Amino acid sequence: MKTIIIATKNKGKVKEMEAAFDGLPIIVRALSEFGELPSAVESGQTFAENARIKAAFYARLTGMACLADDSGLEVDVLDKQPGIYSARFAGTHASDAENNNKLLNEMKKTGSSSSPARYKCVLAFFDVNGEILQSEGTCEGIIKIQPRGDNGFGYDPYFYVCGGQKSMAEISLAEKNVISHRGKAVKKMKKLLAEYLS
Ligand SMILES: O=P(O)(O)OP(=O)(O)OP(=O)(O)OC[C@H]1O[C@@H](n2cnc3c(O)ncnc32)[C@H](O)[C@@H]1O
Ligand SMILES: [Mg+2]
Repeated sequence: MKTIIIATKNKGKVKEMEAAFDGLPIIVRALSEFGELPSAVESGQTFAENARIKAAFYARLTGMACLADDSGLEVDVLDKQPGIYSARFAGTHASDAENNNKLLNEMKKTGSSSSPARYKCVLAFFDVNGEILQSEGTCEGIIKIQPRGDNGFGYDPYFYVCGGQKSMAEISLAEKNVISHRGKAVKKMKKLLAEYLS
């Protein structure tokens, strides 16, 4: 059995990924088990760069194989913002509520009450021997300025799927994992890890 750390400080991501590798010869551990660790500096220009930076950073800190996620929201009427800055849209340590307020204000400035948008996710696995595996996923949707639902995290109450019928915060965790950017990236990563560990 190989131990892999889900190397994220985002509890929402942990919840979505903790059962993802069931069936593989893997023991999944959370970064929070290692106490208060410093945060990786997300200095990359792409989701992929930042995912690799985080995976390598936490693998070095813990001495164990790490799987990191870098993800975000691209809104077409906002010229694909907030993108890689999704977690810090309203400032360095912004909360989900502050980022959502900023999203609403920026949408209002454009005069649009909705816009095509997508979530993107890149997963990077970094083993202590230097092996890197990477996968990605995209989920198309619509940003609407009326929030709905309490599930999920981040921008989910404003991100509508199912042809605009339901927000990502109105569907269950299991349903989100089937259609989400992260769910798709996880499915691909599971295949890569199965091959790598065979
Ligand atoms: O870097 P780590 O520690 O993994 O945690 P983080 O929250 O800072 O993660 P990112 O740097 O990858 O920023 C991603 C942001 O994009 C948004 N986001 C990503 N996936 C999302 C999802 O499934 N639902 C809602 N918002 C999401 C949300 O605001 C996240 O904070
Ligand atoms: Mg981050």
